[in-house]
Amino acid sequence: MEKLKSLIPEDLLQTVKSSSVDDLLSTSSSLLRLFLGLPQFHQAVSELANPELGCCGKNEETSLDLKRRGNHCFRSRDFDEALRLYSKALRVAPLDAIDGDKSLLASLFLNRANVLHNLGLLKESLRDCHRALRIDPYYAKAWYRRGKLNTLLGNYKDAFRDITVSMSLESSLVGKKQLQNELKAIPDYQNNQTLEHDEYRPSNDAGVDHLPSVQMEVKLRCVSTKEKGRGMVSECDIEEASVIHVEEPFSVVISKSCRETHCHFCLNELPADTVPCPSCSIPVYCSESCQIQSGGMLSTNEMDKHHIFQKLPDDIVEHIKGVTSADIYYFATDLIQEHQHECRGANWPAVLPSDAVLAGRIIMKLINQGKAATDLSNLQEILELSHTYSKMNPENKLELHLLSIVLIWCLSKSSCPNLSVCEASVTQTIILLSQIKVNSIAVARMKSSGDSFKCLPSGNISTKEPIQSLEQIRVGQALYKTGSLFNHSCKPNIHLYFLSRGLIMQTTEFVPTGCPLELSYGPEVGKWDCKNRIRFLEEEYFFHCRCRGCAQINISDLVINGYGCVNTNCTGVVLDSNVATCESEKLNHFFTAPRNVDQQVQVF
Ligand SMILES: C[S@@+](CC[C@H](N)C(=O)[O-])C[C@H]1O[C@@H](n2cnc3c(N)ncnc32)[C@H](O)[C@@H]1O
Repeated sequence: MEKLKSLIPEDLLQTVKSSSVDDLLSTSSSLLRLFLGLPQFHQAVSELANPELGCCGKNEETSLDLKRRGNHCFRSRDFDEALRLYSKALRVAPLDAIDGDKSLLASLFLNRANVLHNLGLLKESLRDCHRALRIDPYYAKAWYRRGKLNTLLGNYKDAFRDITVSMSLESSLVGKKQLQNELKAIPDYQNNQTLEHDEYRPSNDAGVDHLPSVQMEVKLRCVSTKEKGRGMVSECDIEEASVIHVEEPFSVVISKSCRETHCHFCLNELPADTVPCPSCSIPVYCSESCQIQSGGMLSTNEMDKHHIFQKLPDDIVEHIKGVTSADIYYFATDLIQEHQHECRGANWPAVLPSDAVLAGRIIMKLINQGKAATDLSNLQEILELSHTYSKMNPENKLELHLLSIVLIWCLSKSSCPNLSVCEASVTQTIILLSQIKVNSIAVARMKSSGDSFKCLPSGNISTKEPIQSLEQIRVGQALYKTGSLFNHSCKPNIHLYFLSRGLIMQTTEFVPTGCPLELSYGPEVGKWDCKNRIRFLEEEYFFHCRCRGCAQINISDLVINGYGCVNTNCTGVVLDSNVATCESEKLNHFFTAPRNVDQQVQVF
């Protein structure tokens, strides 16, 4: 971006930096005309948009090298390092690469299964055997490993069938004899009633939490006020700790710092047996289900094209189909795969900031749904989100212009040739980016995972646990369409937490009918003084706070930065002059503000 900034003449730079929302068509047009005529611009963006020049695609040579290094670590019993290397190799292995007479991917999954087995991670190891067999149903060693694992896990019926399949694929007599002995070593499975199904077959929603439901009696509506714009209010009395709103995101993107530790779809912590993206080397998922929901279907194997399994008993053939079929992951969904347009190996999704990647996902979702015009001219109408472009600082305005031009260019060149690169699409993207700034929500998780504690991005803990014992991380950024209608209060009466990607809002106190339902965007009375709360909200969200916490005198605002009196019997404090000024401004506003603010009711 710095390189692009340096190409802009000073007068245009100043016009862009001081632009209001009404100037955007003209500033976008001038910048676009300038950049499209500059070879430096074309060079910079082609490095971002061209998959041939990118480093996010698959690479067979790198994968083979990582596999060799993984094998070396495995032999020297450095299982942690072998696990890391095999997972890395899986990420860059092309779907169709062959190593010897086997699919590279299948052999990497089986090698990783061996490592996981040695690390005592049996379920994870079993899942990797499954993955190897889904790619190559004739992989005798994978059936054998699966049988061993099922024996250890007490799934004797499955273990018997796995080793029977392995034996049918084994050509040498010695090998068959050994497998026969393995079969004999499986405890008598026929008497075991609990082994009717394979307990560890992955399910559709592996890793994804189910959202709770909103209490039936809770009713909310959207109202509009002059001071805060739209906001949500209760239409009935709501008890403390009631779930008032649950929502799946319109779009989400993982934080850059969590790309190696959390699932790129559900944002939960990654297990040891990560699932790579089949077409590029960036995302990793906790399960096939998350991978498909994010990036689309996996390729399917052609089951028993050589009729090798024909002679086996029916129940064994059914077992083979059950294990190797990919049907379990395919389910009807109207979800638009939000990674699909990024999945071409081009660099831009890895390089651009999260805000821009999220904007790209929103644009592509609306285009794929057939809602957005190819010049994006109806974007604002569809999204109906508030924005504060005109209040942003000059540097932010310039940044949004550059990001929009680069994003529109990259999307049109790498995945959406219909998208027109013009002043209308750039203007709408600038507005979208400014909407994301004030309306997107940081998705947070407790660092230790387990999700036993939930919290706000600002650090408001939803359980009664002491704050100091918990550490939270921002795992993603999401846009929730209704969630973004909740205004801020420094004295909030609701808090939010997340299950996977889902947002849940809950009251923290009794809320009477007609009362605004407001959460904290960060600052709260008692934790920050009034001056700092106001400054934070102006800098981060570009509004002057008009909440109940800032409209009244709070003892904590007075004492939080005050000095105690030296006399231990005196409860008085000495105030900093800034605090005194802020409090007197607040008093002035309190006395001059109109008593009855008109509320316009909107249908929600
Ligand atoms: C996430 S949106 C909330 C919904 C918004 N009011 C609307 O009409 O779409 C955040 C914006 O609401 C307004 N807002 C939220 N809380 C506010 C508060 N306490 N005081 C003043 N404005 C507030 C600001 O304009 C802020 O940029």
